[in-house]
Amino acid sequence: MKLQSVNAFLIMFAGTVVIGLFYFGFTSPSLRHIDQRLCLNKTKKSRENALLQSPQGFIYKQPSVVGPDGKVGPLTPWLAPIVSEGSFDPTLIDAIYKQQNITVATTIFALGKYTIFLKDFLESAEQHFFVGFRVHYYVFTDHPEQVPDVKLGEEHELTVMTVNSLSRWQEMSLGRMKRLEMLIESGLVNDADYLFSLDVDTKFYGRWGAESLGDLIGVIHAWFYYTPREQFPYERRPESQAFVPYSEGDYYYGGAVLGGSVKQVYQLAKTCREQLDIDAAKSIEAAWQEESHLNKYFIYNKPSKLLSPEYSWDDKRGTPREMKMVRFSQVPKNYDEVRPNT
Ligand SMILES: CC(=O)N[C@H]1[C@@H](OP(=O)(O)OP(=O)(O)OC[C@H]2O[C@@H](n3ccc(=O)[nH]c3=O)[C@H](O)[C@@H]2O)O[C@H](CO)[C@H](O)[C@@H]1O
Ligand SMILES: [Mn+2]
Repeated sequence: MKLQSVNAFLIMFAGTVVIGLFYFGFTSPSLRHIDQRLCLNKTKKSRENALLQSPQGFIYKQPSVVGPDGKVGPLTPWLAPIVSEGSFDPTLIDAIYKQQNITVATTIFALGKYTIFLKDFLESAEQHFFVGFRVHYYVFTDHPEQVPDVKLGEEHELTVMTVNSLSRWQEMSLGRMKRLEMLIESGLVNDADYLFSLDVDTKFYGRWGAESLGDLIGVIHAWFYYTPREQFPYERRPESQAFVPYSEGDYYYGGAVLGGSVKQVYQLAKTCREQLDIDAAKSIEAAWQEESHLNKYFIYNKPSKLLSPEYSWDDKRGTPREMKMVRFSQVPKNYDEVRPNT
C-alpha cells in the first residue's frame, strides 16, 4: 500500500515535470528563439538550394507560349511566371522592390566593332532600364577609349572593364560566360542583389523594371515561340556538352538576356563555362555557341521567372498581335561590317 502510493506520487511528479517542460518550451522567449532560429536555418538552407532542377530524359508535353486566347500564357508548367504587358502592375512591383533598396548590376560586352552599339544601348537604358533604382553597368571592351560619355541618372554607375581583343566573333560571344564567372568571383559585384547580362547590339523601347527580377531569369527567343521543340536550333550532336535530344526542351531561350540573383547567375555562368571548356578541348563549337549551352542549362535548371519576347525582340520582326509592346530589341546590323570574320 505504501509502495503503491510512492509510485503514484512519482508518476504524478514526473507527469507534472513533463507538462511543465512542454509549457516552458512553448512560452519561454529564449527557447522559442532557439526554436525559431533552428527553423529559419532549415528554411534558409532549402531556399539556397532552391534551383528548380528537373531530371534528364524526363518526357512531357511541350508548353505553348501563346494560349488559345492569342495571349502570352501567364505561367510555365512548373509554375514560373512569364512576364508580359498586362501581367503585372509596374508601380506596385517597383514600390515593393524599392523598399528592399536593391542594386542591379548589368554586364555588356562590346568588343571589336561592337562599341558602335554602346551609345544607343546606354542612352535608351537610361530612359527605360530600372529607372529610379541603383544600377551598375559593367562594360567589357578591348577599346576603352570608345566607350561613349553618356550622362547617367542618379545612383547609376558605369565601370569599364578592359579585356584583350579576340579575332573571331564566336569567341567574343563564347567568352561572356567566363567573364561573368570571373567578375562574380572577383567580388566586384558583391554590392549587387541581381545581375543581368545583355547583348549590346540592342536598344530599349519600353519599360524594363522590377517585374524582371527573380532567382534565375531567361528570355523566350523572339523567333522560336511557335516552333515545335524538335525544330529548336539546339545543339544536336551528342559529342557536344550542349546536346539536347529531340524529345526534350520547353522553350527556346535567347542568349541576349540572362539574369537572376548573383548566386544563381554564378552557378549558371560557371556550369556553362565548364561545358564550353570541355567542348573546346574536343574542338567542338555548339551550334549557337553559349546560347546552346544556356538552353541546355535551362532545361535541367528551370528559370524561376521567364521574360516574354517583349524583353528580347528583333527590329527585323515587326510586331504580331500577341506582342502588346516591345521593350528591348536587337537592332539591325550588317554582319560583314561589325564582325571580324564570317
Ligand atoms: C537575340 C539573341 O538571342 N542573340 C544571340 C545570337 O546571335 P546575335 O547575332 O545576336 O549575336 P551577336 O553578334 O549580337 O553576339 C552576341 C554579343 O556578343 C558580343 N560581341 C559579339 C561579337 C563581336 O565581335 N563583339 C562583341 O562584343 C556583343 O555583346 C553581342 O551583343 O547568338 C549569339 C551566340 O552566337 C548570342 O547568344 C546572342 O545573344
Ligand atoms: Mn545580338
